[in-house]
Amino acid sequence: MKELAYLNKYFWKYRVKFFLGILFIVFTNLFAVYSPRIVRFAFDLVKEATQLYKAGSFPFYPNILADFEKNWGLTLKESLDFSSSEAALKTVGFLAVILGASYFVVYLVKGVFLFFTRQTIIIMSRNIEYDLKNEIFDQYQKLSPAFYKRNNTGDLMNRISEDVSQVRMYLGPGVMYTINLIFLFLFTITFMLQVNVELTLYVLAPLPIMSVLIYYVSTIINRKTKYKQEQQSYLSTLVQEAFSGIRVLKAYTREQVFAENFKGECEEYKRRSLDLVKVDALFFPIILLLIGLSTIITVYIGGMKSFAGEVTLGNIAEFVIYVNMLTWPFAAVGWVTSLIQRASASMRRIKEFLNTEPEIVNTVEEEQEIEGNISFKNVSFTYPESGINALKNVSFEINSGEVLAVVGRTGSGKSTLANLIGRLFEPQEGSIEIDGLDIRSHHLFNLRSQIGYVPQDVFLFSDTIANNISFGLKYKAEKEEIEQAAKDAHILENIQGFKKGFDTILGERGITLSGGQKQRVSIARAIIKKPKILIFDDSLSAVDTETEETILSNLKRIMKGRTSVLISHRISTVKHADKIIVLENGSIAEIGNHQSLLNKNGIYAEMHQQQLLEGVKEAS
Ligand SMILES: Nc1ncnc2c1ncn2[C@@H]1O[C@H](COP(=O)(O)OP(=O)(O)OP(=O)(O)O)[C@@H](O)[C@H]1O
Repeated sequence: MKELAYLNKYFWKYRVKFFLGILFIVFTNLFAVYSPRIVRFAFDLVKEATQLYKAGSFPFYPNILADFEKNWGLTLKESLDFSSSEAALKTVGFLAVILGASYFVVYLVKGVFLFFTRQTIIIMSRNIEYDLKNEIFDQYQKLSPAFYKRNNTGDLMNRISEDVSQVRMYLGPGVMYTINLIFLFLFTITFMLQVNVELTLYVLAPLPIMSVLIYYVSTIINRKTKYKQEQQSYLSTLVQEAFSGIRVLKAYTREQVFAENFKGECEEYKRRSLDLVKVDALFFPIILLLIGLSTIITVYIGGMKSFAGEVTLGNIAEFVIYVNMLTWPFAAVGWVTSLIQRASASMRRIKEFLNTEPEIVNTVEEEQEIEGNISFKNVSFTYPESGINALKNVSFEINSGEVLAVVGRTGSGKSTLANLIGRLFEPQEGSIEIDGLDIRSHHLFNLRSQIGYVPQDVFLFSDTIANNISFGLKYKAEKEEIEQAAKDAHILENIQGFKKGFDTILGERGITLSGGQKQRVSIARAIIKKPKILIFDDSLSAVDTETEETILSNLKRIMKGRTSVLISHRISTVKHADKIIVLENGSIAEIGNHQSLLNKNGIYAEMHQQQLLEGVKEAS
């Protein structure tokens, strides 16, 4: 329950709906509790009128009507005719219709209030669900990439969907049924006690037992449902992987193995489902058994008391209805208790993420334009999860308008260096300065908005090509602007070749671009921003050298007066750079320009030689 206190701020936010909901619950139950009294009245009236009718002593006037008149200060006697047997029959029939109509009206009004209860409490719970999802999503967006490394996507998705749904069950049905039970119980008990204390106690005795039993059954059902859902998630993952990797699966002729594996897992799912069905089947019989028990007690004890003249026959009918009215709310106690337990566990999981402090935060108010001068001073960086020391004591400077190139073997720390410039990670040692100011003293989002980043593993959204290219812009891009970016990224012709051009949808339900096309759309996305710093993380690896030449010469024009960081394995990409860094195991092994590095005859010269030889081999 402690965990759920977090949600009180939302109850306060929607207090008007919440308090109106409580008011509607009160009215619903006030009307509900009067309906058994009408039945009692009808029973007792018919019984007395029948006795008098059989005795044949006309005219008569039933005592129950005289009492009713006295209690409500009415005078009905003149309008009700019991002077002859025909007249008595007609009058009793008329009264029965009136009582039936009153019963109907009471239920109608109760129904209207029930409708309003749901319109307030359930809507409140849906609003809170919406707010909570947004709160979690906002928090997710604040968390750094390191957090996403620590937690898998399935878990993140579960907390925002499955766990929030569990919490919603507490906010909606949980709260509604609890408040409903409190008022219904208070009203019903008051009415029942007025009739007969002893009978009330006997009749109510089985209900708490039912609550406890339902609680146990619900807990078992929840546990088994979770168990079944886990298997269902596993099956979904299995199917999803098989379809995503269908080409590999077919190429290695593993269809049969996969099918057998799937069958085995389906068997397990069936077993768990049937296991759940068995317990599920107990739920309603338990309720029915206990209602039956209470009804039998009502009729038996009520019958005895009726003989003794302590209660009327009408009271027995009245009590049977009370018992039925109380059954579901009492069953709900057990159900709601287990529901609250689940919601509490879910809330704990949600809070775990909500309370995670983002490692990288913005502490600066003022947004400023940057020039693009970058300086690394003895920067070292270790990935906390793996303990891999990816950068060691790295120092360099690059001025606005220059091109910095980073080369090195795979795993030498090139991408890590690129990520540090965008402040996606924070170095443990040393400092990074942009325009002479520590990177942490820049407005984080403003800084990132001035960086164009083309990551190594391109990611395109399931959206149109135009929207993918203009993704990073804060305004709606003009068509010409998007076309120019595509042209500069050397992808315009390809896009124009598609039937729907820039409106072509990419991704799962759209077309699949080739690796090189994807890279170039991603480049267009970065250059349309006209960034002050442009980072290419091995972004030309999937294009041929001719296309690479064109893109690089376009970049020269676009990036005039701005800073470019080119990460590559290819010497052809980096040879015109103003400064080239050669990384080796996270340290700078060589630094200089193309010519000076060739003169050094070190790693760079070796790479150059090797690539020249490969080029000659390919050409021959
Ligand atoms: N998110 C991460 N968590 C833990 N270790 C990482 C992470 N990213 C990279 N590493 C490790 O850090 C080291 C440097 O990786 P990095 O990606 O910077 O190399 P790279 O030079 O860009 O390699 P490549 O040329 O293959 O892209 C590698 O040993 C890698 O395994």
